[in-house]
Order: sequence, then C-alpha cells, then structure tokens
Amino acid sequence: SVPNKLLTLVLIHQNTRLLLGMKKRGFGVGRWNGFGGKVQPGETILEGAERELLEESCVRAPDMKHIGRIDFEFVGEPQIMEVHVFKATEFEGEPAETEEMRPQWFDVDSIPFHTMWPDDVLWFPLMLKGSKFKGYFKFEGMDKYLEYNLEELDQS
Ligand SMILES: CNc1cc(N2CCOCC2)nc(N)n1
Repeated sequence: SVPNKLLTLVLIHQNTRLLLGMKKRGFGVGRWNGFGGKVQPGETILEGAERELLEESCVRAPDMKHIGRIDFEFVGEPQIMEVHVFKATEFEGEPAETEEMRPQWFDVDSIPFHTMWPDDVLWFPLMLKGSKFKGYFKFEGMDKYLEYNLEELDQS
C-alpha cells in the first residue's frame, strides 16, 4: 500500500477554444494535454496547478477552479496517479513554448483526441460542459485502458 502520487492538470477553456500543449519530454511525450505535473511537498494542490501552468505555458489563471479528480492505475505499478483537474476561462500573459510544452489553441469541435491520452475522449465532454466529475482508469501500457468508471457529480 503506497500513497497516491498527486498530480495536476489545468485546462484553459475560452468560449469555443481550448488551450492544449504538446508534451515535448517525459511522461506523455508526443501527446497534446492540459498543463500540469507533480504536486511538490509543502504546496497545496491548487498552488501546484498554478505553478505548473506558469512553468509549462508562461500564463497565469487566477480563476482556475477544481472540476474533477481522475485516479489512474497502471498494471504493475503500485502507485496510483491521483490527477486533480482544474479549469480556467481567463488567463494573464501570452501562451509560449517552454522546454516542456508547445501550447496551441484548438476549437472545441476539433480536439486532436487521436494524439492524446485515450481516456481524454471520455471525460473532456464533461470538462467542457462544466460538470464536476470523478474517474478511475486502469491502464495496461500507455495506449490502452482495461477498465474505467466515470461519474458526473451533483453540483447542487
Ligand atoms: C493516463 N492518462 C492520462 C494521464 C494524464 N496525466 C496528466 C497529468 O500528469 C500525469 C498524467 N493526463 C491525461 N489526460 N490522461
């Protein structure tokens, strides 16, 4: 029994456009995704999300809201990745390429799911419509999940 690995993922959703980044190295390299990474000791999950967004995209999003949590298990790995998802509509600065990420705007009707993590096509619609959600995916390797569950949470 190993404690979960805390991670963040930030999406900036402005009207009909969504800011994604092409991951240039490390875990998930070669895939478009939101911005995020590991939560460091001594910082809150929100502080970690704000820090990673700035480091990876050069923008700040003070209005980001926690909209969901997805636990990812990888067969053979004892540590579950607990990913906290945040969404913002406003941002400060100009998205810029960094060592980690190459940012690009996508129309919400042409999200490049074929070059993203396979779970994204399932929960992005919940994220885009403003639902709060909780999910779990069991991955075998980087390209396939064996099982999942995904639930929209009441906002009332
Ligand atoms: C396994 N499926 C994943 C993982 C993931 N991560 C983003 C935060 O950093 C850890 C991995 N992001 C998405 N959309 N799907």
